[in-house]
Amino acid sequence: MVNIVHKFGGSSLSSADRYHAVANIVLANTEQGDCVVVSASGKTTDTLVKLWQSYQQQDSQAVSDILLLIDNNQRALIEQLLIGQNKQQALAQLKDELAVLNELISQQQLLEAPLLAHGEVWSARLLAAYLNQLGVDSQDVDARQLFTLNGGQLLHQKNQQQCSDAISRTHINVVTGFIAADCQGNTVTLGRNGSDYSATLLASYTFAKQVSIWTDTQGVFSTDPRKVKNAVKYAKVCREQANLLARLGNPVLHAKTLSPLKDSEIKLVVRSSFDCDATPTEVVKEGYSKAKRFITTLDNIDLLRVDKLSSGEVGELSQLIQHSLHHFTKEGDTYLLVPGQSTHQVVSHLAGRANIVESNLSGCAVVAPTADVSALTEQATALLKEQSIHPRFVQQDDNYVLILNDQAIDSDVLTLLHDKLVNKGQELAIIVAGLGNVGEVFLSQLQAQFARLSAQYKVKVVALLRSKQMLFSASGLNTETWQEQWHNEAQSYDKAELLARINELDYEHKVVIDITASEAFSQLYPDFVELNCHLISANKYAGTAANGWYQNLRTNLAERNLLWRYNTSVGAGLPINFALADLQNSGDSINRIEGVFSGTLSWLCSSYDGSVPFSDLVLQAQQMGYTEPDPREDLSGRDMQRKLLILARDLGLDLELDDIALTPLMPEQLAAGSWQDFLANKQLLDEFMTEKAAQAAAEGKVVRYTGAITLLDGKVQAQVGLVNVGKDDVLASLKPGDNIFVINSQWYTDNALVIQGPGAGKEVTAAGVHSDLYWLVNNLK
Ligand SMILES: NC(=O)C1=CN([C@@H]2O[C@H](COP(=O)(O)OP(=O)(O)OC[C@H]3O[C@@H](n4cnc5c(N)ncnc54)[C@H](O)[C@@H]3O)[C@@H](O)[C@H]2O)C=CC1
Ligand SMILES: N[C@@H](CC=O)C(=O)O
Repeated sequence: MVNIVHKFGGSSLSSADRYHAVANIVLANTEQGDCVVVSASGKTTDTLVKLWQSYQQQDSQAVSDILLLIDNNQRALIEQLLIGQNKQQALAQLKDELAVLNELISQQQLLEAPLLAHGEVWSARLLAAYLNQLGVDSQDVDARQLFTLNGGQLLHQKNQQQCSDAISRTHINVVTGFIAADCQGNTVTLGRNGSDYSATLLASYTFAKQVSIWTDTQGVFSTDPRKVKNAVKYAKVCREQANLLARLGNPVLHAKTLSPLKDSEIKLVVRSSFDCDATPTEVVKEGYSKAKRFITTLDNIDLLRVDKLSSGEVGELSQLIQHSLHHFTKEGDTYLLVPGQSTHQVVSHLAGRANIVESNLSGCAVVAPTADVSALTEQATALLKEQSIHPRFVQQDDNYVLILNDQAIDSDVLTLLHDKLVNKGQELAIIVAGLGNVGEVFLSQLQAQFARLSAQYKVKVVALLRSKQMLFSASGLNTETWQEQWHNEAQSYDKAELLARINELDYEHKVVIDITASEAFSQLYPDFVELNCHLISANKYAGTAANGWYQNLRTNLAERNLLWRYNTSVGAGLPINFALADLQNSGDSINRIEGVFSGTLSWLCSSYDGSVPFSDLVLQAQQMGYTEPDPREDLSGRDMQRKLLILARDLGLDLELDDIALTPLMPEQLAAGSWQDFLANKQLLDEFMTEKAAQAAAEGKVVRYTGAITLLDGKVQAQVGLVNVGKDDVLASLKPGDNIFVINSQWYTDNALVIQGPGAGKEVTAAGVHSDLYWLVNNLK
């Protein structure tokens, strides 16, 4: 059994460099016994078609010019790719074949199909030879030995046997696309896009697990990405929709290509040979992917009304004109959509049964889930009318609406339609990790946010995670009753299972919202990015990880157009990240940020007057949900150090955590050991604070915990620690729990820009996470 059948089109093999790229893909993605189906390289088939036309017109000058061009192109490829004996042998073989062609031309015995077959034969032979030269055991296989047709019908049993005989289990089989043989052994072709069809046929005859169509687009998009910048690439499309799209103008897959896969388990993926890392589109069986929204455009279309048209006849006509055809019934009449250039052929084939109802129409089709079609029909016709495009013919069916008119849909109108009809229907899956102080409030606030978020996308919470258990529902959880569901259905999970479940999610966008305080969870971010998840973090660990790891994460996010928001990791709900980004985007340069960046330390220092032991206040702060799970993360200054590093990196500085000097607000002995150990020795903390407060009081001052980063003459200085401030200092009268950010910049020199307000607390922090989510939803592409 073959594992995978790969198929490379002409553009993937258009130059020696492209052959190198294809060979690398083969090396990385194939096993012995796999098949690689190839088209003719670059424009070779077009050139061979021109040769055939010139031959028929008896234009001998054109014939010899074209032969020379073919000779030059093929030679150049051989010379750039092969060496030594291999090269000599390939050049000699090419010379012989061109001599035979010349001979056939001069004897007026040239035939079209065997002439066109040369393109694929040359590609297969060259790629196999090149792979052998690279040390990969490969053989080229002429598909005329594999596929036999009788009167245009494939002989399935015979073909299955021929494939089993000719496909080697110990080599990579490089197979010619597009061509087959009739029962007499004459060459026949499989028509336009025949190589894709060859690949799916071969997969069905060899019981392959997968067909990979490597092409010059990255997969199946919601609309033509060359015309609409924010066209969405879908990770999964079901076969029924792919088939409908093929008939309604989407050129990525043709109905014929999909036909051999009907009723099989074979997986079909469409991926880019120019960008192998891009996530492919998987075309899956019904029920394995939800229906999506698409818009296709059609040009130069004739609408025919046909008497008694059977589906079998539509297949024959498609074969005749080498184009996927769409037909439908409206008010008892059967209609056929035909490309203008083929109307004559179709009308004469139907011998008096076809009338042209409308000719030279353009338009669009919106393919969508059944439940959406009526509303989309109304919206689409209204939008087109606003653009002065008046529909001449509208056909609404269960899963699409076709709107035909006189004017072509240009890319501006298509972009408008796409924004209003496709983008609005997209879904965002939310994975919430961390259901502690902030996480629970986030979920309770979410209910009120749904309407606002849904103005852009359909938003669903699909997973809730605690450190050991998760609740996962791909179709969405009820966020009002999640506690009860958690109680009954939450299950233990591991990393592999979590990633596998996220990978299976069939949503246009996914976001992981990290409201844990877990370093281990933050280390999964690269895996989430790999699975095309956006990120929102209240957790500070990723933002303060080693700089190399952090920069890598940022690069990977950018490469995939993924967003990362972490507004609450500094200043809870205060808009500090927005302010810094805004200043920098407006051309300002920031040279100092100082202040108090810890809600816990602000509350502790401002509340402490000696009447209550300091350690009791720490426990109160913990109770109020201000502290980190282990409050020593706050007392050590580490939490504030992390916040300063996040700010520094937002200013574009490549700092590490330890580049920020730190003095803790607790004695060193308390740092080690468990939280219980800390509690057992808490009087050490009380003594420490009593002493610090007494020293400050002796100077007429109070104790505060502050941080600052200064950029001066290209040098950076950053520290967090204890300071004694005068009683009339703004920091002395800071409200307990408030943070303050004092920003000095080129524009805010004498009078600093000050942002002040609660820097911790579950409500404000959860609201800050919502602010990030709302921003994200409005900035998704
Ligand atoms: N509490 C506050 O005022 C603020 C908190 N933050 C940050 O928000 C995050 C959450 O804070 P809190 O809710 O106060 O903490 P918390 O300790 O109350 O809740 C953390 C939750 O994360 C879960 N968790 C831990 N490890 C996990 C893992 N590996 N996978 C999934 N879940 C895991 C825990 O089970 C717990 O439900 C922290 O990173 C904190 O620094 C940020 C700004 C303010
Ligand atoms: N423990 C932190 C919570 C917010 O990041 C703080 O007190 O500031």
